[in-house]
Formats: sequence, C-alpha cells, structure tokens
Amino acid sequence: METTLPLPFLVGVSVPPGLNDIKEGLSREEVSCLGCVFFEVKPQTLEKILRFLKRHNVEFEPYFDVTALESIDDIITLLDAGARKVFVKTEQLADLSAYGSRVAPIVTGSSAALLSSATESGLLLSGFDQTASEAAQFLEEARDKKITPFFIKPVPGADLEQFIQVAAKANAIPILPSTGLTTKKDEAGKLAISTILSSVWKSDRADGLLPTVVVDEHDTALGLVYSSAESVNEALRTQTGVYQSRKRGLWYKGATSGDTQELVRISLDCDNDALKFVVKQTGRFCHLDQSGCFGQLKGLPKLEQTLISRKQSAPEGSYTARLFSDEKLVRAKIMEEAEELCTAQTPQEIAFEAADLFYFALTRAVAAGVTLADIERSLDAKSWKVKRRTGDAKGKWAEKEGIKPAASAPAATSAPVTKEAAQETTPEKITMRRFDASKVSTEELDAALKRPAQKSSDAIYKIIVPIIEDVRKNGDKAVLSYTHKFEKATSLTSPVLKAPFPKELMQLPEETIAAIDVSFENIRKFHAAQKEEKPLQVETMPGVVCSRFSRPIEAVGCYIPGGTAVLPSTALMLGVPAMVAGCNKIVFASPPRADGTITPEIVYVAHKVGAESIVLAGGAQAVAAMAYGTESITKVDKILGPGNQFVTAAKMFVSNDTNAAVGIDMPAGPSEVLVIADKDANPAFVASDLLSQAEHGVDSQVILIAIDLDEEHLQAIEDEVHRQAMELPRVQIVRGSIAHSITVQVKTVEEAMELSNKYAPEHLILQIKEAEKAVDLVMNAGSVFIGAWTPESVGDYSAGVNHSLPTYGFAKQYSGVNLASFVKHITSSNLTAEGLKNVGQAVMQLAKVEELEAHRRAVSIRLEHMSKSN
Ligand SMILES: NC(=O)c1ccc[n+]([C@@H]2O[C@H](COP(=O)([O-])OP(=O)(O)OC[C@H]3O[C@@H](n4cnc5c(N)ncnc54)[C@H](O)[C@@H]3O)[C@@H](O)[C@H]2O)c1
Ligand SMILES: N[C@H](CO)Cc1c[nH]c[nH+]1
Ligand SMILES: [Zn+2]
Repeated sequence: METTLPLPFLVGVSVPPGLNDIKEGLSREEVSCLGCVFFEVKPQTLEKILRFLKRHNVEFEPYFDVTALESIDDIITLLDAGARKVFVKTEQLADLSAYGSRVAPIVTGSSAALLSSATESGLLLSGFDQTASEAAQFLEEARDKKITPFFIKPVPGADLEQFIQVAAKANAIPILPSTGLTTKKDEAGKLAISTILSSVWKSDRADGLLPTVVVDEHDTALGLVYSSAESVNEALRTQTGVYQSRKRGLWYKGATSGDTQELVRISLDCDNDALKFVVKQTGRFCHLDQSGCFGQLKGLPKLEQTLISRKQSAPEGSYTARLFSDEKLVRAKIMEEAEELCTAQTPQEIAFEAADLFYFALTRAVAAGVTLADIERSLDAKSWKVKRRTGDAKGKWAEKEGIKPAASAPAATSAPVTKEAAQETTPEKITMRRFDASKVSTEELDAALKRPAQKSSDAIYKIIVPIIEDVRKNGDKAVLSYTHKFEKATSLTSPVLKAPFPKELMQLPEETIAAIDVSFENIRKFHAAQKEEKPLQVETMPGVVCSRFSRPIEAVGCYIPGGTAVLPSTALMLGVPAMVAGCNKIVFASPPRADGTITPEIVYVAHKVGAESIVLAGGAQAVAAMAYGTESITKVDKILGPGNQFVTAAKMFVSNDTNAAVGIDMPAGPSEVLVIADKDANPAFVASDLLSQAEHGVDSQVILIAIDLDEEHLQAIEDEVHRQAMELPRVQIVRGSIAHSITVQVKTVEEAMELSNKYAPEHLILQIKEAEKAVDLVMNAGSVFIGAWTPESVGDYSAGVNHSLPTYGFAKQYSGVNLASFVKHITSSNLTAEGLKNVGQAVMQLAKVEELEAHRRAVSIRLEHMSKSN
C-alpha cells in the first residue's frame, strides 16, 4: 500500500519518541499537524518506538530508518505496527520483498556506488546523509540513468533551503530535521515551515493566496477559504484554524463567533495548488444556520452529532438517557440488531438492519466518549497491519454456528484489513508449481529447477574491491569505519575482541547453554571421528615407501554471518572442527550489533572452542582483515564460512590474490533442500522439511520430487505446505522462496535420484520406503537426511554433521565443511638403496623425455655411487 505524502517533505525527529520529549525543534503538536514524521530506529529504542506507535499511530504517519536493525522480524513488527515506510539496507531488501513499496532501500556514500546498486536492483533509491551539492549531483546522475529518485536526507548542518530547492527540481522528497525548522515568523538560523510550503505551492491568483478546502475529520467539506504563508504559520503555531481573509487580513476562525477550530492536519493537493485543513469544528463553520457551507452533515457524522447532543441534553428517564446509562440494554440491542442483520435477505433489508446496528454501535461508542473519528482512525490503522489474524470466529460464536477453526485459515498476508475483511478474503495459497517429468521437456524442467538469479559478480566486485584495498592499506581504521557505516556500531573503538572473553559478554539462559553444549559435543564427536589415526603408508615397490600425513592449518578465520539473522549455530559448525583439527589460532568474525557487542551465543562458542579473538566486523572488510591482517587482527591462512554476496565475493577475491596467501572453503550461498517423497511419506513431515529451508531467505529454493504419488497425496502435501507456512512468523519470506520452488512428479526412485544428482542439492531428504538403500544412488549432495525421523534441522544444529555446505549445484565438486577443511595433507617418500635401484630407471627415462638433465642426474649420481661402493 502506497501513501501520498500530505506535504512534499518529511520532518525528521531525532529524539526517541515519548513523544512529549520532542525538546528541540518543532513541538509534538506542530509535527502532528504536518502529518508525517521520520525516525531513526536503534535496537535500544525499538521497544519504545513500538509503544509510541501503539499510542500515536493515529496522530502521525511514521517513516523509519531501520538500517540499524539486524532482525528482519523486528522490521516486520514495525510494519505491522503501522510504519508507512521503512528505509532498509539494500541487502535486507530481498527478505522484505513481500512488503512492496513500504520497504525502500537507502544508500549512503558516493553517487557512483549508489547508482550502480540501484541500476542492478532496478529499485527506487534514496540517498541519505548528503550535502546539497552531493544531492544535486546524485539526482542529476539518477535522472541520466533513468532511476527514479525518492527521498533525500541531508547531512547534519547542510543548508536546508538549498537542499529543498535541489529536491524540488528533481521531484525528490527531502527529509528535514525538526531542529532546523520553525513555525514562528523569524527564528534565527531556522527555516519556517510556511516558507517551505509557499516555495512549493503554486497560486494562480494575482494576490498569491492559495485556495484552502476546510474539512472535518471525516473529510466532509465545510467550506472554501484562502491561505497565505503568514496565515499557515499562525495556524501551525496556534494549532487552530487561521486563514487569510481577502478583505480583512488574518482571520482567526471563531474569534468573534466562538465557533473555533482545532487544527488536526494540513496538506497540499497533488499538484501543489490547493491546501486542505482538517479541523475539529466547534459549533458550525458556515455563517448560515448549517454545519458547513455546502449544507448539513449527513450519514454517520450526522448521527454522531445527534447522539452527542442527546447525551448532553437527554431528559432524565427518556429512552435515550436509558441507552446512555444502561450498558446491558445497549448490549442487548447490539446483539439483537446483529442477529437481524445476519438473517436479513434482500439488499434493502440488509441496509435497514445494518443502519440499526450502526446506530447502537455508535451509541455504545459515544457513551464511552469514543468519536467516529477515533473509529475511523482505528480502521485506518488496521489497514497498515501486515500480520493477519486468522479470521476465525471466536469460541462461543463459532460453536453456535458450528464453525470449526479453519485448518487453512489465513494467518498473515501483506494486505490485511479488518477482522471481517480477513474472513472474506482468502490470501493466495502458498504453493509450489507442479511439473510432471513425463510430460515436460528436459529444457522446461531445467529452467524450472534453476536457482534464483544472483547479482552479477562484476557489480559486487566494484563494491568490495575498494573496501578490501582500503582495509589492506589502512588496517584497523578502515575496518572500524566500515563497521560504523554498515553495522551503525558507531560507538565501537576497537575492531577486535581478544580472548579471554569477559563472562558478562556470554550471559545466556541455562537452556541455551545446555542446547549449545549438547550440539557442541555431537559435532565434536563426529568431527573427531574423521581424524586419521595414523599416516597413510604404502610400499609401492620394494624399498619405495610413500606416506601421507596431515597437519592442522595454523590460523583459520571463521566467518559467522550476522546481516539478516544471527547464526550462532554456524559458529559451532566452524569453530568445533577447527578446535578438533588442532588449529593454533581460531579467529571468529561476525558483524556486531549496533551497540558494538556480539551476540552472547557466539561469544560463548568462541570461548568453548578456544578462539583467540572475535573480529567485530562483517562483509568484505572482515574477510580482508583476516586475509591480510591489521595492527590488531591476526592474519589467517584460510577463511571459512557462509555469507552474503559481498562476503562470498570477498573470499573469492582474496583467495586469488597471491600476496594474501589465503585459502577459502567453498561458495556457500542461499540455503536449499530437495525432498524425495513416496507413498510412505507423511505429508506434514514433507511440508515441514520444505518450509524449514524456505524460511531462510527469499533466495532459497526448495524442491519436492514426488515418486508415483496420486492426486490426493500431492494435494495433502500442498495443503500442509500452505497451512504450516501460514503459521510461520517468517511467512512473507516463505512466500518469496516458494514462488521459485517446484514439485516434480516422477515414477521411480531411479528417476528421482537421477534428477537429484543433476540438481546437486545442498540438503537431500529421503522420505521413502527403504530410504537407506537409496543412499547408494546419491552421487551429488551436500548432506543427506535419511527416513521419516530425520528432519534437516537436526543437521543444522545438533546431530553432529556440518551445516556449512555447498549450494548452487557446487555439491558436484565440493564437499561441505569437515575436519579435512581445517588440515592440509603432506606426503613423504622414503627409499632404500634397493628402492632407488628399483624405481631409478623409470625416473631417469622420464627426465630424459622431458629433457631435464639435472633431474636425471640426481638419480644416476646415486646409482653410480652405489655401484662404486659395491
Ligand atoms: N550455505 C550455508 O551453509 C549457509 C549457512 C548459513 C547462512 N547462509 C547464508 O548466508 C547468508 C548470510 O547473509 P547476511 O546478509 O545475513 O549476513 P552477512 O554477515 O553475510 O553479511 C552482512 C555484511 O554484508 C555487508 N554489506 C551489506 N550491505 C553492503 C553493501 N551495500 N556494500 C558492501 N557491503 C555490504 C556488511 O559489511 C554486513 O556486515 C544468507 O544468504 C544465508 O542464507 C548459508
Ligand atoms: N540451513 C542452513 C545452511 O544451509 C544453516 C542454518 C543455520 N541455522 C539454521 N540453519
Ligand atoms: Zn537451516
């Protein structure tokens, strides 16, 4: 749902909203009259902001910069609470794509980087923290590239007047700090709101006045008046109806008649040539005996007016007086009318009964001091919710009507409305497209099985290479600056936390400690068992002994993602095998939270595996710091771990730089799963496995291969997918990933395995009869989960196998992380004189063929020596 801004700018309020505590700049009431307000949300202020939204959502249309929030769930909660728009980091966009234009990317920094990222994503773009000249350049370049610019926000201290002009030229919306604005006439160093408005409005009158429509809170027109910059100033300052009389100058409405107005909101129309004042009118607006210049109120506003006046003056003992004082009577009337509405048949009957119901409902509201405007605002606020209630009728009402809670009742959607509307509109079913392998061409099937596209590596490289170069040259200082920028952890002064880690940084609930300990032990056992007992030794010829032995990689860097979700389980999957392998230095890296701290679960795991440090950084800067080392960050020999496109590209880049001398594990991208199910498979289990990977991110893909399933069984699985998905908090992400996920129908296990091997999934789940037997047919997969009792999530956390696995089909050539990932193998040869005699001729002959005489002589010289001494 898109909003039209009431005014062509947003007011930014920098204090956490109480909101009485807007101490500097405009007052809360003044901001409220302007309609929209912009806040920066920090993890520490999130709770407070949610409380604020509960109380003031009706007063303000809130816009939020949420780039400091790590959790996508927190952002969704803000949307659900009524945020009109959230400005997010570009990498958070994918996970929030289901919320359409209510989610907008912002980018800070240079125009070039900013614009290339917008060109890539094809999105609207907002440039934040720019000077007026930077904004002008950005908007101009955007126009050249045919990118629609959106919001622009000045750096603190920028010239606001200049900024507004720049924005107006390009139809961008400036976000102006409240501290730089005033509603007073001349306040030194501040810009009057009326000046901003009069600079954008266009009057076609000789006197420059602007036609102003005055409406009540239900948008009923009361009359037409005129405004000047001065009258708007006065109206905002006093929060009353003040206009410009064409004959008598400033006109304070009601000053003589007593029919005053409280100003609720001002707005400009779509082409900036008319103003609208929303007011609470005392008495009447018109000089004639009618509420407004266009006549009397009608419909519900009229009923409300009548009820309010009756409440004030109904004679004691009258029916109306009884209605206002007897709650039981009103309740009974509401029930009675509701029942009659339900049994009404014809449109006329329904209109008649609905009117009765509205009458008693409004009586109940007026009796409680609730206005029609309050009810309308509540309706509007509901329309901004994103998490839908099930719409089921409650307890006794459901029982009365014999309604069972719908198994597939809607639980969440991007466009929920009222409870009633929720019952009416069923959200689109979350379902995977079906393909019958015997009926589609191989090309068609291959196309459907294609993983969602990734950004081109060129575009990503353009972003990460300058970061890597900067870290290489400027070390700690550069790392810190990127952490300040990307993680908004501006208070952080050191980019690394060295062991021993303070106890207070790993305070965790007992049950979390117990869960980590169980998982740690299972992962340790499984990886310890991968240790080679003793070196491999083979006597290839008599006297020729070849060996191979392993040694731990001295220093390893374990990257633990922390952008959209914090994954302490990844810390276990990398840290434990590194510890078992005996790596001397284990360095963790993970993006810190905005307050500069690392999630305590990760610190606890770092402590358990004996990590020497935690690099408090993410992305390309963390990878570069570990690859090259800095003043305080240890250089490592190998970097392992999954991450987003920036992390993966940075790993590839440093591993190609011979100066870095650093290895990497593999490309591990968005999670995926392929489930093979036959007639034995429980539909609920199959659906749960598909959804467990679908919830990772909208880039995830899940595939079901159904072996000889009839329509009823397929339908049961599809119903389960929808039903379970609708209950998930991350349902919107699931919607995104399921959109590019498919079911393929085949006839036999062999066919299923052939398809699976071709796809090479990260996770393969076998929910088929005699699943173990099918393992022999697995040629390409990251990790296999066998039988009905083995959900994939056991592998993600606690079974013991590793969850850092190749995705994107790389399971054809890469293994997942395992003990061998943390060691290198060294071979040795050991020959006796007899051995050299046995193999020497072959060596000399091949050296001769390659014309490498020194090689040949290294053997012949020894053989001659032997024959001389015999
Ligand atoms: N295959 C596996 O084994 C596996 C396991 C766990 C997670 N994953 C995947 O890892 C990924 C984690 O990604 P994430 O984003 O949550 O965390 P992340 O830690 O990988 O990335 C966050 C970092 O990206 C950098 N960044 C963000 N925007 C940037 C920009 N515009 N320019 C330059 N750098 C920028 C920042 O430095 C930030 O710290 C997900 O795709 C998840 O599915 C895969
Ligand atoms: N399934 C992911 C790897 O593809 C790992 C993970 C971490 N937490 C939950 N799951
Ligand atoms: Zn997972």
